[in-house]
Amino acid sequence: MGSESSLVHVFLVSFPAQGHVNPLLRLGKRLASKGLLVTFTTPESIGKQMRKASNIGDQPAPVGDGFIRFEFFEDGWDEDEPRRQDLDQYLPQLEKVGKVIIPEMIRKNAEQSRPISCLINNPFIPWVSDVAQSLGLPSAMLWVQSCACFAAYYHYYHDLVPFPSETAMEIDVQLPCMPLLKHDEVPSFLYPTTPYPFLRRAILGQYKNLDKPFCILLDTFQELEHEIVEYMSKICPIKTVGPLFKNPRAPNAAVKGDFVKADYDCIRWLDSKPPASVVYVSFGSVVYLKQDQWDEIAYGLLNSGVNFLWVMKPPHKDSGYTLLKLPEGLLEKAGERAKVVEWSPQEQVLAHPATACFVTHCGWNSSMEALTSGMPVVAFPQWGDQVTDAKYLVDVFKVGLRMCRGEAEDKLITRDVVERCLREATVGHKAVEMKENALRWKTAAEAAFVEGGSSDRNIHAFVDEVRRRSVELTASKPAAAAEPTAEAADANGKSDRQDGDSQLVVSPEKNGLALHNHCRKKWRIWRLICAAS
Ligand SMILES: O=c1ccn([C@@H]2O[C@H](COP(=O)(O)OP(=O)(O)O)[C@@H](O)[C@H]2O)c(=O)[nH]1
Ligand SMILES: O=C(/C=C/c1ccccc1)O[C@@H]1O[C@H](CO)[C@@H](O)[C@H](O)[C@H]1O
Repeated sequence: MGSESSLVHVFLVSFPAQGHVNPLLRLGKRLASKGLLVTFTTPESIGKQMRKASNIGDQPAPVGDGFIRFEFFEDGWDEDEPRRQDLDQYLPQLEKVGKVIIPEMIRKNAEQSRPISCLINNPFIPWVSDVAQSLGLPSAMLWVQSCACFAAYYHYYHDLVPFPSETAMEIDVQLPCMPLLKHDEVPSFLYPTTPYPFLRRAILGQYKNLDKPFCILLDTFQELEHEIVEYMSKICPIKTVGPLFKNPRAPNAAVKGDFVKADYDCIRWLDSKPPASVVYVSFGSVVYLKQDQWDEIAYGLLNSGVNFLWVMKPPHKDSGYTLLKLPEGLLEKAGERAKVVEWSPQEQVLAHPATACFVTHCGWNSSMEALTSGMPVVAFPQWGDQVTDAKYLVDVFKVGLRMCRGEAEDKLITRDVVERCLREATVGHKAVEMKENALRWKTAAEAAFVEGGSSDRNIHAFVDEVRRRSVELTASKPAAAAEPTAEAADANGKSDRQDGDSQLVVSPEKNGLALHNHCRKKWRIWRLICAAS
């Protein structure tokens, strides 16, 4: 392991949502384990919660051959600002502030002998690649959903195939190398009637900048989505690097990004249960059901006779949702059969032998975690990618059964249906078949992430490319940085890419690049001195 400041340094910028932070932080740990210095950043509003819930310290944490460290930034709004819940207001604010503050953070790191060689962002904050370009730095993007969803949004954005529209609401959608998607299996933000147009705007925002990152990393694996991965890799520079939540070389479980402290009591409770006897129920960090649906699920769980572990997180104070309650007396009736927590250590729950199946909203992180843990699912998708993930989990990966088709259907799933689904998922031939398939995916996922597997090779190639570009950055002359070419100047402050491959940059942000080079030279001298002594 090198000393922290002698390592190639990558800077990860995350949108502040749990489903975004988790995969980017996991990528960070994976890159660190391969010998990079990783700095992870997101707004302080979330940083504060992460520090409290996840023991994040001030010192760089060693992970494998490298280190990960955290720097949070102020997004310019008060801590309790309710507008953070409104993406149409929050995303422009984040962009306005981020475009100033991220370059400052990068400059500071260079001054402190930690020059940055690459920026990586996740969706909703595509401007990070503009920042990278303006500083003459390479950038990459981590897509945090499936490759199928990446392809669906891509085809929608470029208007390549017909999607449901106001005049043809219920058309099926045929995308290349994908199964036919019924109108309600397409990512629901693309429905003309979506109540979340701001999430459609947020997600499609990434596509206008898709030519900027030199690489698009996907938290999936080649063998899981091979046809669509192959197809999309001819169009975009994608690399599958999932499942990111497994880090075979350096798990460093101490570095976590939970916003809420996980309740480990539920692991002790699981320890007390027989193998494959517990249904785990969680709808992730954003989805919030209505009270009448909650009641039906509660009675379905009670009547099915299964043990159940249920995550009931309180809603965000500014979300407009009211606290969901369990029907009076239900927990007393369930007794030792039930455990309710506000937030679980989901990775451990899914890996626990007592857990039989997972009732999930089918967010992509939960879907990947279930597949990789060999855990069958009962799909209860609501919106966005979840409806497409449910289609894949049930019909393509064959690890689950469907309890609902999504929020757009506006249908109450009754306690009888819940009970029937839970029985089917836990006993009988369907349950056995789903478990066998899930275990096959677990094996395939392991083969992808172990040393030499498809995802490991892709991470390795990515790290090599970051290192190569870092050397190029160092080799480019500070003099060039001080004198932008006419072409670069004409590009109005944009960097001047010489060709698709090399990125000898003439940046208008001369101080940033000059500092980068100055510091890297200092290191090389310092490393020579260390080697000699
Ligand atoms: O009680 C819980 C519920 C969720 N998660 C984690 O939160 C993330 C949720 O991401 P996902 O994409 O599944 O859903 P989202 O919350 O983004 O809708 C996953 O990594 C889960 O493991 C967790 O640790 N404990
Ligand atoms: O993380 C989100 C949405 C966050 C949000 C929405 C509105 C206002 C502030 C924040 O969505 C989840 O993202 C996951 C990764 O893209 C996805 O797989 C889940 O299905 C979404 O629920």
